[in-house]
Amino acid sequence: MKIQSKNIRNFSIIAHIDHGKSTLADRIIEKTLTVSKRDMKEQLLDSMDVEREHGITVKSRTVRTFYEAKNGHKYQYNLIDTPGHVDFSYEVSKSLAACEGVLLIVDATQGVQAQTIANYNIAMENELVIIPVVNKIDSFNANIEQTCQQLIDVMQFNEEDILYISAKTGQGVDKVLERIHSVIPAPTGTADSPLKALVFDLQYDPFRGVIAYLRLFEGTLSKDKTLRFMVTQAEFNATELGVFLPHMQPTDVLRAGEVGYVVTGLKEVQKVKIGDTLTTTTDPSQQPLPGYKESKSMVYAGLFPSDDNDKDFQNAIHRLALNDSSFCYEEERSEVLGKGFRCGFLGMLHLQIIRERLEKEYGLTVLITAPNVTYQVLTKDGQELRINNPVYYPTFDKIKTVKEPYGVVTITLPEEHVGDIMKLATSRKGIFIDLNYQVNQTILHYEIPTSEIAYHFFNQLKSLSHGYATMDVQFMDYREADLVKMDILVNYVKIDALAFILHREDAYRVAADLVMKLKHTIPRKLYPMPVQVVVEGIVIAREDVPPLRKNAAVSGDKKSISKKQALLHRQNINKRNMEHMNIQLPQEVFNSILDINIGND
Ligand SMILES: Nc1nc2c(ncn2[C@@H]2O[C@H](COP(=O)(O)OP(=O)(O)OP(=O)(O)O)[C@@H](O)[C@H]2O)c(=O)[nH]1
Repeated sequence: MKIQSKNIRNFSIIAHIDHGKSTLADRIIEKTLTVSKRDMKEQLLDSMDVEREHGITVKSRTVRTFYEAKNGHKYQYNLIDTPGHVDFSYEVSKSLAACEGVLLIVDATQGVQAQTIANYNIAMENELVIIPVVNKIDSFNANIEQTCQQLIDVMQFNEEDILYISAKTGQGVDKVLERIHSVIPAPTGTADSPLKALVFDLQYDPFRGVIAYLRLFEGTLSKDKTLRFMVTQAEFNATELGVFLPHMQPTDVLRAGEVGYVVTGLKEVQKVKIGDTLTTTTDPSQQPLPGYKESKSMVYAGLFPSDDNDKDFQNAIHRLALNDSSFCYEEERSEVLGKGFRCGFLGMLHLQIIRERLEKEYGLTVLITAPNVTYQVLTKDGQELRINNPVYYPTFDKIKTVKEPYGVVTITLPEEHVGDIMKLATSRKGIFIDLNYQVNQTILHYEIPTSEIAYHFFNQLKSLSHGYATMDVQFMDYREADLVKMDILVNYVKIDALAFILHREDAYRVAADLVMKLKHTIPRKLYPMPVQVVVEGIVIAREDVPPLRKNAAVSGDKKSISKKQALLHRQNINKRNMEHMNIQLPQEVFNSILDINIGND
């Protein structure tokens, strides 16, 4: 069905986590009869296994729907459902570059939260029309007036512009559908200009190669023309074009203003990049679109295959990175774990989701080392190093200064928990910026080292506030800090994959805690194995992993010397130094580092 571009509307649904984006997308799909009643299921767009299991959106999804408005016109609505969790905000910014407007959803039972403000700011930066929508008005706990007042006070909306809905029952959703075409502008651009299409997402299909998700800003896309990605210069002839209904539906042509996909047939994933511009070779566009800012990884960790399927592991990492441009990687080699990748993530949930995707979508089991942030090290001989792997951290005698990243943390919470949360932020070396009271909601700002946020900060925030506090982090700058590298020795052998960096003042406490944990997680051998923590050449903590069975060497039994020697021989005790690389490091060992309480709270 051909719809004139003046009747197209491209918009995203944005909100804090769990405020009802996917449920509203379901209602819109239902009301526009995009999917038959038989095929309709809850959170239809959250189709990945990890999304259904965690009940969260990880990837943005696009759907083309058609809406017959009260004014008698028929509109094409291209809707993008986005994730709400702070770790996936890069997905939100990518989606917004493909839209002219957004629906900003706020849950009336919770009010304005940290991600509501963060997403509102992203929409403002993209100069989009924002429709404020208060959701869950059917709920017993809904506080509609208060939520409305927060929208007015915190984001300066006009009271008369705010819509009230229940995405669950469908109440008020008709008004949202009407508001979309009346306030969100139609896309600009003309179908007869040279093609200019933004690649806002990518997916890999083992049979069809790379599939690019596009928003056409100018021109027309059809199968008969050779196409080119303007940044990577890769050329191809499309094997299929189509739109999302929400399943992929082939079409013959896509025009300026529309959202759709192109099957490239390209098998080398390096030839395609999210944020690139697609054009034709015969009548190319002169300038590519601005694309996206690179995402900034907050935490890094080593990922290693837990068996020998190197090739599968490598392919899986490449394909996952194609689909998730905020996940970055480079090859790494560990003495103990062999070949793997050093990977960057936007946060701890992102790390967990990547691990689960590798397991579920690619059938791989993965070993993940303890995460760390990037440090800027200035050496005494004047070198400036960026260290995202503790293995490459210079020895202390070579270091002049070290800087660590800081973030501005926005926390929203009810007034009664302010004391506890301020204590938590201070214990994580947080520097207080300000505190604002808004209609029954407190907004706190702190500057905190990102290494302190990575380790359990979010969970502790949730538990101290009984689930009410929410947070958002924006990277700020690098600042000098007194940091040390902790080397961990098992049976006198330094285990590179276990090293990590922390504040000097926390070193003794963390080391004592860590050796106790490692004592119980490192698989036992026939002989006792010392576990030591070394900082700047000094052993600051030690525990012994007990032997598997009675140890002849230390046993006080009154056995004859020859019997003792025989036992010693069987237990290979004198061989133990040669065996040093045979130490097994199951995931629990790395989890011991992850589980320790880095902050003193
Ligand atoms: N009572 C009530 N519950 C709702 C309403 N809308 C959504 N919910 C419930 O709120 C929860 C979260 O809804 P989702 O639609 O998954 O929220 P989301 O914003 O897409 O979540 P993320 O994508 O993970 O950020 C689900 O249990 C929904 O059933 C509503 O209008 N009323």
